[in-house]
Amino acid sequence: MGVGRRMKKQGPPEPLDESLVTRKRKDAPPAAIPERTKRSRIEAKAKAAARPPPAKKEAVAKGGKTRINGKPAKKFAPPPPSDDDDVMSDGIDNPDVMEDGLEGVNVTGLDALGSASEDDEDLELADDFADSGSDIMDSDEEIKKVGMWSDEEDEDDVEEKLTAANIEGLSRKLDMQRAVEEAEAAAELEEANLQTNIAGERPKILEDEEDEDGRPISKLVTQDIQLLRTRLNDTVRVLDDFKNLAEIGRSRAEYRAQMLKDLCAYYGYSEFLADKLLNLFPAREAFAFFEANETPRPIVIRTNTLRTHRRELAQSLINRGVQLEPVGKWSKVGLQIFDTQIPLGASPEYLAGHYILQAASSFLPVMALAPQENERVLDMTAAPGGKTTHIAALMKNTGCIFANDANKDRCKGLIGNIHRLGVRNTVVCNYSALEFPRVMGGFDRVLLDAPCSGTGVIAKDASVKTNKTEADFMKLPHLQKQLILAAIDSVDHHSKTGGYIVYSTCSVTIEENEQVVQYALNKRPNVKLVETGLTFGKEGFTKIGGKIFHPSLKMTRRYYPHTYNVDGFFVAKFKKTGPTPPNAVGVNEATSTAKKQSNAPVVTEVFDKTPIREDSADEESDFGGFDEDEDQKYMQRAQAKTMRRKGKDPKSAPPKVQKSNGVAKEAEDKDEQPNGETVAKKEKKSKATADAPVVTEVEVTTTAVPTENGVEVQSKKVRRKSTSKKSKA
Ligand SMILES: C[S@@+](CC[C@H](N)C(=O)[O-])C[C@H]1O[C@@H](n2cnc3c(N)ncnc32)[C@H](O)[C@@H]1O
Repeated sequence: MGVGRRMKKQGPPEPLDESLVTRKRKDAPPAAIPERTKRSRIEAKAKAAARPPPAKKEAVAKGGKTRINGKPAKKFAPPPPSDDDDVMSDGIDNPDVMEDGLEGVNVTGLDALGSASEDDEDLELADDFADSGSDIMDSDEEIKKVGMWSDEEDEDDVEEKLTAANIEGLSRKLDMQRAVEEAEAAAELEEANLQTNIAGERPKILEDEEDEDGRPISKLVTQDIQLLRTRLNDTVRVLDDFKNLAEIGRSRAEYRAQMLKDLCAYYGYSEFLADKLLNLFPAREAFAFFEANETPRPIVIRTNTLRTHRRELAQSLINRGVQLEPVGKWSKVGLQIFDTQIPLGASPEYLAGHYILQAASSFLPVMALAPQENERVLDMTAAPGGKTTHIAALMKNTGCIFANDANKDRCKGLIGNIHRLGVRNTVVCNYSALEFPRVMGGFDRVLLDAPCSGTGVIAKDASVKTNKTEADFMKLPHLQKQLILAAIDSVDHHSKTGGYIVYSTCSVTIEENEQVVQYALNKRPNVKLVETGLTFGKEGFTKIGGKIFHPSLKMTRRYYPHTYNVDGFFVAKFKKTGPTPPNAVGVNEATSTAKKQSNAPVVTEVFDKTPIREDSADEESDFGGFDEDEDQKYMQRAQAKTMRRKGKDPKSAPPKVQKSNGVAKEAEDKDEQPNGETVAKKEKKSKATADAPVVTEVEVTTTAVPTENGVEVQSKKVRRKSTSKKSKA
């Protein structure tokens, strides 16, 4: 854990491929070896022979340092920002501007990786690789006769085919793998020693002193970082084996509370967020998650298959001194960068649009969406376009993509990427996604890569540790729930090839993921969850912390830094099975544009740009439902807590409570009339009941605005209308 994660492969853990190198292959055609390669190989061999095996102590020290300081064992330059900045906190409005090269990363060697992908380009790619006569190793070749490192290949033949960079890299890679293994073994030993030290004893972890809430208080100060870590280790062990290791008379809750305090002190989280994250995992896994957030994920580029092939790109970059390797079997277009002598955001290949800097996990929603050629696709929140341009590549520039983003400045970056990558099938629009499908509907597929809290990308943006409040976890899910209904209503359920919606976030919280998906299932009986088609990922929760979700939530996928060495991510895929019922929550009426255009019988589709209905007396689920009153309760409680924390009496506060949509409760209770008078809400409600069913709409332009510290949700405008259901029908 923590050791050289930038070096580790992403995706599902793979068996060590060292063995592949020594396997024999007979049918490999003799490859012409450039002189330089031969010389380099000899040099590399000499270097490898001269290089002493990594000293165990050094490896341990590296590992230890990583673990203690929460920093990578090696000193890395900061990674260049991804073009598909999901967090938005980096403020990369112009993704064309990239940082300079990386330093100090020292491993390379192209792996022989298998093939498995969702896109057709794979075969084409395999062909190109075979024909190119290039020396670069690629996963695609597993299915080719001339593939490298397969069973029958002669070792010499294999070596002949390696470029200088690959050979040297391979050698270093093996060293690195050995070092990592040794460091891990040492860490295990360290832990085993700890256990031996206290064999037969129950570790004394909890203090006797208690705070005003009766919780034990830690006497350790933050300078006691080593002790803090030891105690975290001990607490995790106790929670793992509570019966045997807990002090008599102590409860699980006490240990958990201690762990929470220690995690906050050790990693610098607000107690609120640490608690939320701790609740997601068993103690040991939570510790691993927090630890993984301290180390950066590998730098990854996505080959733009509209302009080049992965092998060609890899060869060009290797020639420029970049050390890289295919990202993993699960992707045919990703390259993991280990070291580079050139600025990845300004190389000729970058400027020519041959690749985009993109976190590996950002590939996943697009792979799940699986757009087909000639379809109409909507990317609702598209800037800066990492996913839009991936969609365009999978569609081979056919069909039509509408790439929308509410943030005009970010749209500039989106347009920049679209041009640089040679995308020609995309229209950029600048609406609040809540306006869809009024703007346009009838799409074959919709991607909603929702604005989120960024709890999956803490390694990229550590400010998330402290700047997210309870209010954020009210407002963001509220917006996400509105957006997901708009996404569903924008899809044509009659689509011959599609009818799919993919919802994704780079957050790991339940509120932003399972609860949003559950909400969509509750409010839209015309959708169901389907398999994402992704080959790895943990199942979404169906039950957690007293919340129960529909069993189909199992089909959603969760990604964590500690399990797959990728950014934390969530992906859900829906299939739309019928039109949205006119009486569904949060809808207006509209006519599907696609239906109109295709002369097909006009089916009335419903939509609403302001989907949360005030008087939604209909079924609110126990889980995931959006309930204004319930939210009010929580927000009141949160406000009281905050006041208590500030030493104020919550009862002394005026009854002004922030609504989850940003409207003060006070303001909500009175309604502005055209003549300037205000009408009390109660009065209005009774009028509504007496007359006819009234749909009270709240129009809120809620936007997630990228700030330096992450995403801030701003609710700018509130307008209220009352419309008789009859007149709507
Ligand atoms: C996670 S980022 C999207 C990243 C993008 N999909 C990519 O792959 O490059 C979320 C985006 O949602 C946009 N956004 C926030 N609220 C929005 C709204 N109401 N309508 C449309 N876009 C919105 C933000 O401006 C931001 O660019």
